[in-house]
Formats: sequence, structure tokens, C-alpha cells
Amino acid sequence: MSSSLFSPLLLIIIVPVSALLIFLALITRPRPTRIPIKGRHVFITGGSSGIGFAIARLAAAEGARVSILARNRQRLDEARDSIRLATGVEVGVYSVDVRDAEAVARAIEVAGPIDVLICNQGVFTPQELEKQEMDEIKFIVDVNLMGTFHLIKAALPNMKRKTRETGLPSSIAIMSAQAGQVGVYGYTAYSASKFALRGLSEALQHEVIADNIFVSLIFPSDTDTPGFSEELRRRPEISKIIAASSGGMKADDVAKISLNGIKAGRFSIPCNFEGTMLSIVTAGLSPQSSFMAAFLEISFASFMRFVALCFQWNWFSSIEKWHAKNYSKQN
Ligand SMILES: NC(=O)C1=CN([C@@H]2O[C@H](COP(=O)(O)OP(=O)(O)OC[C@H]3O[C@@H](n4cnc5c(N)ncnc54)[C@H](OP(=O)(O)O)[C@@H]3O)[C@@H](O)[C@H]2O)C=CC1
Ligand SMILES: CCCCCCCCCCCCCCCC(=O)[C@@H](N)CO
Repeated sequence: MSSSLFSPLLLIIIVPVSALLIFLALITRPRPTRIPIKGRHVFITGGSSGIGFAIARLAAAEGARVSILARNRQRLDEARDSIRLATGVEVGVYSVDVRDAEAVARAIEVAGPIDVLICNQGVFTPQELEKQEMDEIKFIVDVNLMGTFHLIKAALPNMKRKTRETGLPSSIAIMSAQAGQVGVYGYTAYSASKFALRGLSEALQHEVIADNIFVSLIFPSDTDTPGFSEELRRRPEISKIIAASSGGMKADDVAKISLNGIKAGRFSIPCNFEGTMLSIVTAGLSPQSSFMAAFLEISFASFMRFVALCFQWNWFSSIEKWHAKNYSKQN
């Protein structure tokens, strides 16, 4: 009885699913890899605070040689002291503004060839476009996007050389955000800067794969950091309501997930459950090295689009209600 039930099931479900999995394992690119961290040079921008600091400490604990770059010298020194206390590792510190291309190039020259470059610096001051000053919009784009160009341009030649010499794969990781996967009220400048990083990352992965360099794009949700506390004070009411759709995280958890994703050579790195749903619905033509993740993307694409439309319905309803309330207050 059970065997007669089992054999049609086997034919109808298990055989095609296995065939698809095997096919995906053969075609997904780039090919899966492992990128070692121990004993290698990990260079982290924004490493003096929040997520960047948590990644720096974790990389040091895993035996990497760590360099951190940020503007404020005092906070860099505090970060270095705290990592030394926790891990015994002496990190290199570089007081540089990523907007200054020459200063970035000098710091990277002094730090020496990099194996894992983590472009994590970022500024996020949410405000409606109509109210936000052009200077601030330009500041957000310059730090988040142009700063990342400066870093990669400066680091890439020596990264390629070192990767060739050692035969070990290397990584360029870029910190995006969930607001880099979906545009959110109050984040026109920020979302623009983070969406741009996706275009950069996809194109760059094509350009560096032959050199055995893997690009990772990380998408955290709201994360408890010094920068986030600052952000909360300026966040418009509606932005708060929409951002609450995704759960908050701790910097240490984001750091762990980020570093694991980087070591596995993953292109897209979501950080929580909502992030996984977002990555499935926004997968598009992004590279995918995991055949299991590719299988999930294929299986849930249309259902996740349905869920996404429900979220948008909910967000637009909140905006409508809020607007109606404020309009009646004004009159
Ligand atoms: N926290 C969150 O909710 C989320 C954060 N992210 C992203 O994660 C990254 C880190 O965020 P988080 O840890 O919260 O931020 P923090 O504000 O806590 O830390 C930001 C770091 O970037 C450095 N930095 C800022 N501007 C520059 C600059 N012009 N040149 C060099 N370094 C700079 C800061 O140092 P200094 O000021 O001294 O230069 C600091 O070390 C950002 O890219 C952010 O967009 C993504 C999703 C959610
Ligand atoms: C299938 C569909 C699933 C939908 C899931 C919904 C999740 C959307 C939430 C978006 C939150 C964006 C907040 C900005 C976070 C950020 O980047 C700032 N903290 C600054 O860095």
C-alpha cells in the first residue's frame, strides 16, 4: 500500500525537484568558494563604530590582521584599545574621510595589500526630499557611494596581485541596507545611494571574478548602533511605521552573518527573516553561488511578489491615514 502510494509521488515530485537541484548546482555562478579570514588582511571602513566595529572585533578574534578606517581619530583609538583588550590583536587605524580619494589611496598604500575589503562606512539622515537640503543629499551620496568607489579603486590593483600570488580567493564586501532593496518614505537620498551600490556590485563581480575576487552585498535591517540612535531622532513618523515591518538587530549578529556570508563568497547577504524574503523578491539578475538559495528564489518568487504587494498596500494605507490626519489638523 505504502509503496504503491510512494512510487507516483516519487515520479511527480522527487524526480523533477532533484533534477532541478542538480541543474542549478551545475549552472549557478560564481562557483561556490571558501574565503579564509585567518592570517589575512581585513580592511574595514567605519570600523570605529556600530556594525563595522563589531565586524572588526570578530575578524580579529578569528585571527585576521585588521585595519579600520574612519574620520574621528579618538573613536578609532578607542576602538583599537577595546579590540586589543578583547582579542589581544593590535588593529591598524587610519583617520581618513572616504570622500577624499587621495587620502584613501595613501591609507591603503600604508596599510598594505588587502585580502578582504569591507566598505561599511555610511551616513543615514532620513528626511522628506522636499525638506532635505541639497548639501545633505550630496553628502549622503558622496560618503555612501563615491567613498566606496574611492576605496575599491585604491585597493583593487594590489588585491588582484596578492590574490594571484597566494592563489587564495579574496573578497570585496559592500554594506547596503534593506532600504537598498526597497525605497522607503524619508530615504530618497539614502535609498538612492544604497541601490546604486547594487549596480556597482553586480558589474564589479563580472569584472573581478576571473581574478578570483568575490563581491558581497550586505542588507541589514535596523541595527542598534550609535549611528542608528542618531537616525531615530530625525526619522519621520511614517518612516518609523514602515521600517517596523522588519525586525531590529544587534550589531554583533549582523557582524556574524556578514562575515559568514563573506567567507562563503555569497553575493547577496540578507540578515534576518524579512531580509531573506526581500532578497528572494528582489533577486533579479544578481549572481547566486548557492544552488539551494537559487532553488528557494525560484520556488517562492511569485508568492513573495504577492506578499510584497500586501506590504505595499499596508504602507500606502499608513501614508494615506497619516496624511489625512495631518491635513485635518492643519485646517
Ligand atoms: N544601523 C542600521 O540600522 C543600519 C546600518 N546600515 C549600514 O551599515 C553601515 C554602518 O552603520 P552603523 O554601524 O549603524 O553606523 P555608525 O554611525 O554607528 O558608524 C558609521 C561608521 O562609519 C564611519 N564614517 C562615517 N562617515 C565617514 C566618512 N565620510 N569617511 C570615513 N568613515 C566614515 C564612522 O566614523 P566617523 O564618523 O568617525 O567617520 C563610523 O565608524 C552603514 O553603511 C549603514 O548605512 C544598513 C542598514 C541598517
Ligand atoms: C516579500 C516582501 C517582504 C517585505 C519585508 C519588509 C521589510 C521592509 C522594511 C524596510 C526597512 C528599511 C528601513 C531602513 C533601514 C536602514 O537602512 C536604516 N536603519 C539606516 O541604515
